[in-house]
Amino acid sequence: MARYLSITQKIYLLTLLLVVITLTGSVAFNVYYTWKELSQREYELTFSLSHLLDTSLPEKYFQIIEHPQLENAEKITQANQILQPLVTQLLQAFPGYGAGVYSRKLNAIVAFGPDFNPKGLIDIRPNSPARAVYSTREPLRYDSYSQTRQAQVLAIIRPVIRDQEILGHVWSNITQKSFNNLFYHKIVEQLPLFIFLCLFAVLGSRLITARFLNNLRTFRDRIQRLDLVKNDLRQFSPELLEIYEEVRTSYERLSISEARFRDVVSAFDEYVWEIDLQARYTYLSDKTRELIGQDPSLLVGQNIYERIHADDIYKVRQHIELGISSAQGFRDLEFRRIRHNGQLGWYKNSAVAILDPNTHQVIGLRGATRDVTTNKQQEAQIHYLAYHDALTGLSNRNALKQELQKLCDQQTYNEHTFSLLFIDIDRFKEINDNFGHTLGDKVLQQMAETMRRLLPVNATLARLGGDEFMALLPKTDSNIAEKHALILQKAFSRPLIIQRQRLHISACIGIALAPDDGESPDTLSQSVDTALYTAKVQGPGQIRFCTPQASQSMLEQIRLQHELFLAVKQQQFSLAYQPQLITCGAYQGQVMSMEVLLRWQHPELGFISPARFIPLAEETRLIIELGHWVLKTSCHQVRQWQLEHQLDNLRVAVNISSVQFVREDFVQQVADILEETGLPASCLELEITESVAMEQAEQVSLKLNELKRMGIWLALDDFGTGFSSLKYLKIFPFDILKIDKSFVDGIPHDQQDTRLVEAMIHLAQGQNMQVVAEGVETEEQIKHLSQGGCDLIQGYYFSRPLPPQQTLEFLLEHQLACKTPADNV
Ligand SMILES: Nc1nc2c(ncn2[C@@H]2O[C@@H]3COP(=O)(O)O[C@H]4[C@@H](O)[C@H](n5cnc6c(=O)[nH]c(N)nc65)O[C@@H]4COP(=O)(O)O[C@H]3[C@H]2O)c(=O)[nH]1
Repeated sequence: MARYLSITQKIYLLTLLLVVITLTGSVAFNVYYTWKELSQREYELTFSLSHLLDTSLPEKYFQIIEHPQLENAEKITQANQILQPLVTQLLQAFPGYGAGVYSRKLNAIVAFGPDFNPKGLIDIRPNSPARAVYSTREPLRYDSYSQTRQAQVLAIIRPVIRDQEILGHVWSNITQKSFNNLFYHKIVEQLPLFIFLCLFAVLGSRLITARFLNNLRTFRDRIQRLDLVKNDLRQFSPELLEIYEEVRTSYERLSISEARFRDVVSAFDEYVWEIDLQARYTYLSDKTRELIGQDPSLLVGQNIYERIHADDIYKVRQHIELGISSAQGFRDLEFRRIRHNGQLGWYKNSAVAILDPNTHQVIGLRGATRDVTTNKQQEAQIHYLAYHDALTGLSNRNALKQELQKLCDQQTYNEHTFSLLFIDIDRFKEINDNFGHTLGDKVLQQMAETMRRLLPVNATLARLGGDEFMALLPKTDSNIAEKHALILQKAFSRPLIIQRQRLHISACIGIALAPDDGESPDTLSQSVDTALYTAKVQGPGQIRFCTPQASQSMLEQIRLQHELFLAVKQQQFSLAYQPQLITCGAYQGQVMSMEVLLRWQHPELGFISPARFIPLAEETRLIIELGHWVLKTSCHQVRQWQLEHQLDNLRVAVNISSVQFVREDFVQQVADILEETGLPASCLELEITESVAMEQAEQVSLKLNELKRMGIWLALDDFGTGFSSLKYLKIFPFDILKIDKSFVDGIPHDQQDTRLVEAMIHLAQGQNMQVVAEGVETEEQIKHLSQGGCDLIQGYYFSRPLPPQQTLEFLLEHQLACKTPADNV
């Protein structure tokens, strides 16, 4: 219980106890002393009384006793008559006392009081202790039973000695009861004094205690203020001085340590807090104001869970409870807290348990909290960047991969299927290169927005890079997947108007379904690749599922790629030449030039069209080697014919792929070949498609100008099929414009094509360029083209591409026109 009392209560109780002990002691002592004093007084009185009685015994008494003639009985009667009044008188002066006279000679008590009874004149008992006085001759004191008073008495027995003879004895006594009464009255008389003393002691102790406590309080206050000087302490005590010195030293140490702690706390980016077992703040450092925008003193007493984001409360509660129960605290607990200004902040917390120094029980937690909002935002930003495409804001390849993996893992195929749509914009490269990357980006953004708007909300739409998009549609079968693809296709068919340009964009879509086309991300990706590939092969704006046939053609493609490598190694290629004839004028019908075309005769697969393998060769960059071979072989061949058959001005047109052209050493390669083969530059024509021209216009321009300076003819191939043919005519130094077969095909029945071709010829003439129409198959076409002013005709009508020997024969049959780039037709 003592543990539950305050120090003040303890001091009160102790003082009271001391008072009670003191009082009890003093009362006991007083009682004892009173009793002792009383018994001494009674002894003295009794002694005096017996002495008085002894000395008062008259001479006559002794005469009676010694009277020779008197009978003993008569002696007793007469002695009594003499002594009894004496005894009675004496006892009246000493109320409460008894006294008596015993004659030894008469062997009788001859007088006694206070209650004399004549019948009581009796012998003294043989065993009475009073008889002892005869042998000691001294007064005796004893406490015994009195024969005469029939009670317990305190008595003095005194021998009556006359002439050395012991004649008997006298006694005086007081009954025990009378003594007790006297004692009792004495005590009662002292009672007011006792009470007074008690009150005085209690009040005194109360005053002393109060003064002591007051001093203690003053001492404490002054210790707290540490403004005591040694002189002050004299009024307390040396012990207190010692305590004070210790306290002051400790306090100074504590102050230094606290200042250090405060400095550390304010130097770090954390605010420090303490909570009790009910998770209420008991302390918060000043930094709290800065980090959560609230006055720390207002937070003390508040529950830590207040203002924590609802989603995080459970986690925080778990950490705090476990931290307390395990006495281990916790580390790196992150939660969101609503700041005073209403904004949400992220905070990272670590805490240790606070132990009671005496019981070593956990009484709370002490922790530090750091504002990690910026880190979290950066993390979120990094996460966003890691999983989103910066241009369109759609998911990126990583995010799609994860989502695909998730769906594959969750898949219960009997219940759900999902589909993958692979969307690839047709001829996006041309748009991009033609109108610039800014517009290209806008196209991608608008297409992305269209898809995001049209696809279901649970779909994951990602941009994989470039113009490739992929959509993951959960819980869709083939019908639904196709429906979504058609919706997208329809939306794409509407022209896009960007930067005042009206663009007709289409996209191919490949579809793969899980689990039919694959059960893992890899197999599904392969399937949807195949589906898209099949769609692409079919032409722009196509939608295709992944079918066994599609897979087959993909496989074929892969095999072809392999075969192409072998073919280059084993030199399975040859060249064919297709003549270009003059349409009008003096040289009409004569060969002006020849386009060299690559031929691949596979030992098993037979003839493989360049339209099939050239894109593959470009993809694998084998075209660099192949193209070099074509250029060198054809230059060599033509130079041979020139020398052997005086075909001095025979010109050869070589197709140049963009992969070849962009190489830094391309111009040098051409120069080397010309030098090696001896073919004059004026007998070489390089056919370059728009796609070549579109790459880095400045460098292209530099290269073209250099080639042109060398005297090489430059032809813009497939004119009209791209987006910006016209622009290229203006900015690049082309000598020849080749009208694509797709326009020639329409002559003369398709009015639009016919007009377009006429316009192209007109345009080329305006630029002082030769015009070559390719793919000419009919006389009607020739008629129209020659009437329109087309300079050269190439096509089956005159000749298919021919192997070298037949080409030579054709050349020798048709007279060769002698022209140079300088004097154009
Ligand atoms: N139906 C029809 N076709 C006609 C007619 N006249 C010519 N052709 C075909 O049209 C193509 C003309 O070549 P291109 O436009 O440069 O188109 C070429 C060219 O872009 C590319 N190519 C061919 N050889 C090479 C080469 O050595 N290097 C590069 N980079 N590409 C080449 O392959 C494409 C296809 O070449 P080919 O299959 O040889 O097809 C040739 C030729 O055989 C006609 O009246 N009717």
